[in-house]
Amino acid sequence: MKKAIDLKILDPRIGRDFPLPAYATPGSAGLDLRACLEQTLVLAPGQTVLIPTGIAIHIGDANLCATILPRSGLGHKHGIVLGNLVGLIDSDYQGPLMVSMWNRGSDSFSIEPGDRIAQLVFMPVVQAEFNLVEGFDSSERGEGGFGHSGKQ
Ligand SMILES: O=c1ccn([C@H]2C[C@H](O)[C@@H](COP(=O)(O)OP(=O)(O)OP(=O)(O)O)O2)c(=O)[nH]1
Ligand SMILES: [Mg+2]
Repeated sequence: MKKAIDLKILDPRIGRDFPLPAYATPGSAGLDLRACLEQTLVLAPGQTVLIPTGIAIHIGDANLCATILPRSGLGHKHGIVLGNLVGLIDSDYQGPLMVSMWNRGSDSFSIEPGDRIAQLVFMPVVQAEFNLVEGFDSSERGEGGFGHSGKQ
């Protein structure tokens, strides 16, 4: 499914020096976000820094959100993940898209201006209207959870 989303360029390097976020292949789910830094940033082990992406989006549809997810290569090979683990972009948010980068590894990691640091994935949202009840219809699982079914 395709959907037009309003996007504002906040940093003039986006679309000039660094490409606009784009799907790398026809089947891509994520659009890579770039670090709009003024200079190289060295992320020390354990450090978390909020990095601007140079863009703002306004989704404007309550049945849609965007998530910011780590790039698997950065996370697996370098321990560079997100300080909030996953970023959630509300449909009414109009501010700058920011990425919280956390170095959970044991080596320093350098991020250059324009580096692709995380990915943006749009997702459908269902807003719940709660129906207050005294009890639930029975289900196979019932209240079992948190590993109650074992490992095998
Ligand atoms: O990685 C992220 C996560 C969030 N946001 C923006 C968009 C989102 O709509 C807004 C608020 O995020 P969230 O609700 O997760 O944070 P909060 O701590 O609950 O802040 P608020 O009180 O503003 O809702 O911040 C980002 O730019 N990057
Ligand atoms: Mg919130």
